[in-house]
Amino acid sequence: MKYNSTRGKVAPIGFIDMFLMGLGEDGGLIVPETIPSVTDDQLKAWSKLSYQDLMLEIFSLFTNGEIPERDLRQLIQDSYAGFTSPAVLPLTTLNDSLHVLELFHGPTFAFKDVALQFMGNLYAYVAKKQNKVVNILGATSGDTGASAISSVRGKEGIQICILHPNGKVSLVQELQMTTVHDDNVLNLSVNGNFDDCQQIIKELFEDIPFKTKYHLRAINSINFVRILAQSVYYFYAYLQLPEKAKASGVNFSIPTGNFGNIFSGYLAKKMGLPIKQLVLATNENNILERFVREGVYKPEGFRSTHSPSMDIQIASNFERYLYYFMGEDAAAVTSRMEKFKSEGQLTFASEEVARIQQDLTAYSVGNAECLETIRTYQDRYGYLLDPHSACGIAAYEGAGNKNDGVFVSLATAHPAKFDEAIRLLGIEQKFPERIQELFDKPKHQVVVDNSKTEVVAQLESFYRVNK
Ligand SMILES: Cc1ncc(COP(=O)(O)O)c(C=O)c1O
Ligand SMILES: N[C@@H](CCOP(=O)(O)O)C(=O)O
Repeated sequence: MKYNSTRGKVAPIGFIDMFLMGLGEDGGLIVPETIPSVTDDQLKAWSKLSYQDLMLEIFSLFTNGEIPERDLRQLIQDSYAGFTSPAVLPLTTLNDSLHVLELFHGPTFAFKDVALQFMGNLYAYVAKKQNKVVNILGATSGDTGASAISSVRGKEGIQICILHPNGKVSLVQELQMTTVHDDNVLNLSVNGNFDDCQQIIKELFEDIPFKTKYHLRAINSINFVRILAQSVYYFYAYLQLPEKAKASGVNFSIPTGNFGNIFSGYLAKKMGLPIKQLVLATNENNILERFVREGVYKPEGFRSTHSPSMDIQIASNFERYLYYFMGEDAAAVTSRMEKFKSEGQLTFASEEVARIQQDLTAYSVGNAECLETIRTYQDRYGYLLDPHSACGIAAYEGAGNKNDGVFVSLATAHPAKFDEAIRLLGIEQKFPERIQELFDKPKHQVVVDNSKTEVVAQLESFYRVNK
């Protein structure tokens, strides 16, 4: 298995090189040259596997044997040892046709831990094997940053810098990042929004001399390993369902912002997992919903919502979808992405919109509807959703075709991370101890303007270079 870029100008590379490259050096996103197919027999054989063993099977299809099986197994075991549920990601049944996959039992209480605990360990493994420093650069709307920091704090040979939008993450998210005082962690709080943070890091990853000098490494979902690790939970959820449910058809409702969460499901489906509908749930930052509904991909004004982690306009993984949508034609993707850069929007013809709607069903959730959904599910099932997971449920309610079978809605964060929204409903929640203790810790962050130059100045004094 080799990896290529959506823009076609990266010489085929192996798994470890793909992991280290992060963003394609031609500005595209890395994709596998071919997507391996999983047969019905394989699926049957996997049905009794633990989450860790299932991940080992799926990763083995992509790693070319570049990581010896014993090492890969150990990396996976270590990555989920800190999850508080024995099932790692428990599947909770709310009624016969609705199941919730809880992805938030990791150390930072959000679904990002599922991939990032592993990626942190993999970076440490590679740094040691190659005896090279790893300088991680990431942008976050709150969850990726906290999770990535937790996965590499204090680790030998690794420095991590995370950009987050100043004042636009929840209090708990901010504390999770800024109360970490290890020397290898730098939090930059940018006077801007998440798109500004993502734009700065994208430009730095595209600056090849800078990227090379500082060995920049990515933890965001531009890194294909993030996507691959997230595709495992679609298989896992499917395999946990009762046979009767599977026979009636399985659908997923997916809160998404950067298109990473849903693209992972799209990849699982392309590998052969029998998923019927992929329901794309957004908040009021609904560029992706408008893309599916109208065939127009155009950022509009940024809005602060109750689900701040999905306050995203430009979805970094959109280009991966475009690549498959356009029949893996890298030249056509390049020309569309160049058009997007110059004109600030993309418009799709009506026959294309029809095809997009075969792949995806989309629904955007307003602030009031988000809160109403939390209230309804609390009253109806005694189940407290966080606002992002509530977007998934609202999309299931509003757009899921129930005739297609059962639904799995992804619960992407613990409600304690977003207490600002939960309190608006007059609901008092008890925080998990690991969150409660954050309130007593001193905070440290560096505030910078929305300026690449300011960020670069910080990085130059923080990162290490190989001798
Ligand atoms: C809690 C939560 N839910 C859902 C999402 C959406 O994930 P993605 O942007 O990878 O599609 C994010 C981050 O964007 C998040 O932090
Ligand atoms: N919601 C994310 C935004 C960054 O997305 P990523 O999936 O590319 O890391 C966050 O919490 O930071």
